[in-house]
Amino acid sequence: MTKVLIIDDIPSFLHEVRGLLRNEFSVTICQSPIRGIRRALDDGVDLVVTTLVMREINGLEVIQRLRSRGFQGAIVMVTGFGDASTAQEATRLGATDYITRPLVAKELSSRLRRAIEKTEADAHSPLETIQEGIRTCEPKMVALLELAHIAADADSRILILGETGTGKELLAHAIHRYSRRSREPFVVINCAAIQENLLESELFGHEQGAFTGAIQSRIGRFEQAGSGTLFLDEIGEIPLSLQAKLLRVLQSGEFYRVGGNRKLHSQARIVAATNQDLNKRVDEGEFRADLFYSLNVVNLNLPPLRERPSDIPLLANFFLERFRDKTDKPKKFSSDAISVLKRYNWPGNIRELEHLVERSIILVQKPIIEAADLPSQVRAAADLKSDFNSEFEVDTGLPFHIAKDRFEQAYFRSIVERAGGNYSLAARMAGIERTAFFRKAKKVLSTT
Ligand SMILES: Nc1ncnc2c1ncn2[C@@H]1O[C@H](COP(=O)(O)OP(=O)(O)OP(=O)(O)O)[C@@H](O)[C@H]1O
Repeated sequence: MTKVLIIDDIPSFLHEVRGLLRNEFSVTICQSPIRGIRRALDDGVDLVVTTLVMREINGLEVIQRLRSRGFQGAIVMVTGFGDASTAQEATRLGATDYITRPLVAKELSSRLRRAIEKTEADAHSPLETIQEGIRTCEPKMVALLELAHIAADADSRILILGETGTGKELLAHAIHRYSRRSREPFVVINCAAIQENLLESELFGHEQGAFTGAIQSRIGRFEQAGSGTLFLDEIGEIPLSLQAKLLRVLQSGEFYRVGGNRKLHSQARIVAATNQDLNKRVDEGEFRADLFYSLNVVNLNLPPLRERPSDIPLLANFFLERFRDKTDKPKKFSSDAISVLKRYNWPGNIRELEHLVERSIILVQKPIIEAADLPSQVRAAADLKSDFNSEFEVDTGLPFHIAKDRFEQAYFRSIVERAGGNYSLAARMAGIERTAFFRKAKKVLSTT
């Protein structure tokens, strides 16, 4: 039965509507819009009916929050105070329909049924843009998403490149959703997270008794994916011994379960991702060139967050909105805080920003998150960047090797100072592995 959730803070209205609908739908009611939003997202609700005027937050905000958190069902707004501009605003924010009171049982249920049908039809019609769910306002990202959209539709193999946390998996999932295979499974395997000797069986499955511990036969990710999409994350980590087997599936679709002799066929589309320089791995003999070419039909290179400065406030506010419910407090970043965030260099990219926002929501007990509330290493690295930019002059009158030495000395001196002499913190701020940082700092600073 279709699940309908009604949100309003007036109990008599909730009971009235429930009475009108209960024969046709499975109806739940909620007096708090904030709790209602959570319930709609968690309980697989098909349709939300919300009123406009409520004390906690109004109906327009309910619609906006539901849509920004990915609610896919229908939303119908009911009001007695409606005018054309409210209806327009509700639709712009993602409402499926808008009904004014008084409510008549027959009309109400037929409008709700139509809203559900419309939502289902929209879900199955070709989607307009792959960008939905991937927030960006950077022109180079928009161009990349346009290319991803074309490639998704063309069913070609795709290799996604990008540093950790830049959104490779999110993009792979979007490609699947916007492809003709969207109704089939989307299966992920992280090649770096699985021990080398287990990876083959994870990918291709195994037969009973194939190795010690193989008590029963099991299908692998290729079989799980069927005609859907198989996302091979961290493909650069796949051992050479398995690369030939993977290449064979890519070329002929054929594979065997470990310990099996029945030839199986894969129809899955492959999307792979890595944060490594695969060209370099090929040159070093660590990655097969033929496998690389086979995966790299379309290449999507996600830029790091520090190269997408205008996405920083956009994403910070997006995550604020997403996490805000946890405490229900209105919060925003001050402009100074945003300017610190924009100067920081984000080695962990969008994932790091997401965690910073979540932490700020929990720890900052005020409506506005100020620069001083941000983690010290973020503030320190951001300060360093502004000081350093103004303090370091490029002198093209010097030979390159001398200019480079001077730059390194100034950089290491400045960053160690900024970290209060704490080399581990300085290494983190510089985005250099600790031991490598110690070694380099010792060498550079001993020559000053
Ligand atoms: N453009 C974006 N808009 C909104 N959220 C994003 C965006 N890009 C990434 N994220 C979020 O950032 C987090 C990290 O993204 P994701 O896991 O896709 O990165 P990744 O590149 O696959 O990371 P890794 O290399 O570590 O596997 C996720 O929570 C994701 O939803």
